[in-house]
Amino acid sequence: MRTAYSVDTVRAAERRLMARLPEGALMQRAAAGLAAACADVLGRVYGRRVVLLVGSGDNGGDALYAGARLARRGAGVTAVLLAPERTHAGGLAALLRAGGRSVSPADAEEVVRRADLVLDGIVGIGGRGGLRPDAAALAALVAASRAAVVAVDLPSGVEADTGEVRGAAVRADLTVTFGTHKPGLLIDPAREYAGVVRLVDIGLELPEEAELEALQHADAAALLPVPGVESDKYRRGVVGIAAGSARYPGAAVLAVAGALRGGAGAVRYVGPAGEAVIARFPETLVSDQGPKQAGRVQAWVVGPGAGDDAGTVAEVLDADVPVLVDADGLRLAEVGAVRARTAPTLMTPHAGEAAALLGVAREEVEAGRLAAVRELAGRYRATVLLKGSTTLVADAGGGVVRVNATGTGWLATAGSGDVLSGVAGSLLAAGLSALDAGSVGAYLHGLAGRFAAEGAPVGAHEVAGAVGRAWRDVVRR
Ligand SMILES: NC(=O)C1=CN([C@@H]2O[C@H](COP(=O)(O)OP(=O)(O)OC[C@H]3O[C@@H](n4cnc5c(N)ncnc54)[C@H](OP(=O)(O)O)[C@@H]3O)[C@@H](O)[C@H]2O)[C@@H](O)CC1
Ligand SMILES: [K+]
Repeated sequence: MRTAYSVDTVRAAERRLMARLPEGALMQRAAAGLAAACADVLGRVYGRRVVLLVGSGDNGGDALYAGARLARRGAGVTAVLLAPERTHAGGLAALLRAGGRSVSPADAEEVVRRADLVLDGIVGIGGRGGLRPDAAALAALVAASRAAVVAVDLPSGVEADTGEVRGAAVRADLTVTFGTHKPGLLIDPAREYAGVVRLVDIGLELPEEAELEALQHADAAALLPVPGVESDKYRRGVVGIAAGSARYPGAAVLAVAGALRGGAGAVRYVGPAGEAVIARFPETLVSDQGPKQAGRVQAWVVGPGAGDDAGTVAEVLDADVPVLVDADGLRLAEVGAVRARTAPTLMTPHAGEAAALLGVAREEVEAGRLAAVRELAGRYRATVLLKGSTTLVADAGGGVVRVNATGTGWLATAGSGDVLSGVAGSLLAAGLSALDAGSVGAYLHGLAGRFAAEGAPVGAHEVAGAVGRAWRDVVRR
């Protein structure tokens, strides 16, 4: 599991560790890891031009000590000091001793233009709000330069705890972060500013539960349902799909396509698209009754392509089994009916749908994804999966939020969400919790998208077809 901890948690762990270590030891660990990462980026250190952008806090101190190490290996190192009188004194002295030099921001343009590598030590976890004008001016110089950009701990200007970017920020090729990932490094839009993220272990002891976690292959593999020798299709779980309409039969077909690959033993379909479903997937149990009469299921998926069929949504929400609500179902589901449920509910909006439910602009959800997913989960007392390039899954009661980054931009294609609802609904029927079903579903779906697309546009039915390959990839590694 990849985990991320908030600034408060990091600071507390830092205090505990510093009390046991000699003064400055932690910063030396950070600087050593940082300098090694910079050397890897440069390939050859000797004779290369390195520019340090140095703010007035310890983030600047890290940059200065790393710069000193690079200078000792023969790099020409220049520090641009944003606040000369408040610069980390020990770091600056070390740099000067190693043969580096310092300049004022007035000279930044010239040195940044000629740099092979720029180290962004303007601000780290001590940053508040968007970058101030003098720092923003440096970020603009960095954006215009051809140098490789390495961010110290975080790209300056991004919010460590939320991934929000409320103004100018540095865009890095590599971020070298210390002790733990910070939530912002895993959530868009900040994640995009971070580039590749490299974690340097500085010995922080962190609590068991993180603020954010991202499944890796082994975690997903451990959660995927595996049929035992005693399994039959009913024990593996039956997932009911109440989706599609005369106008949108395709949504039903795609949700069923996902559900068939999600691990349930059988897929039951109810709705007006039965003929289209059975023509494509003859293994589906098609019913022409409503959800209540359709026969037992262990979980329902409701909403994809549902149009205005509020009655079916209400009927499904009334069922005493886990329910996944997607697409039109999100609009049609009564808040009170969702809150009143005792079995788990998993809602799967994209940013536009989440915005409509919250009564805010789509841009606001995209800029503050973590706040939006938590707010919705609390409001509906449900588990919420907010789709996007970094999909987030949050339970209602707070606790750890899962983030998924297996997706690809090619998944932003019509019907892709219907496939995800089928996969995740199937996992719910197989007995996974809403948090696990949502996050494992997103993991498989994202991977399937990558496999199906292979760098080119892809249709949602091809994504569904690649879920098996994603599953095999997850369990085999
Ligand atoms: N924790 C750990 O375990 C370890 C931490 N380490 C390192 O310490 C870093 C944290 O250092 P930190 O606490 O000194 O804060 P930091 O990020 O340098 O920022 C504070 C400065 O930024 C300024 N500033 C604020 N907002 C701003 C804005 N919007 N735009 C512009 N400026 C802004 C603010 O100015 P002020 O408000 O004081 O005027 C203040 O001077 C951490 O990220 C990591 O690199 C490692 O060495 C080892 C282990
Ligand atoms: K930084």
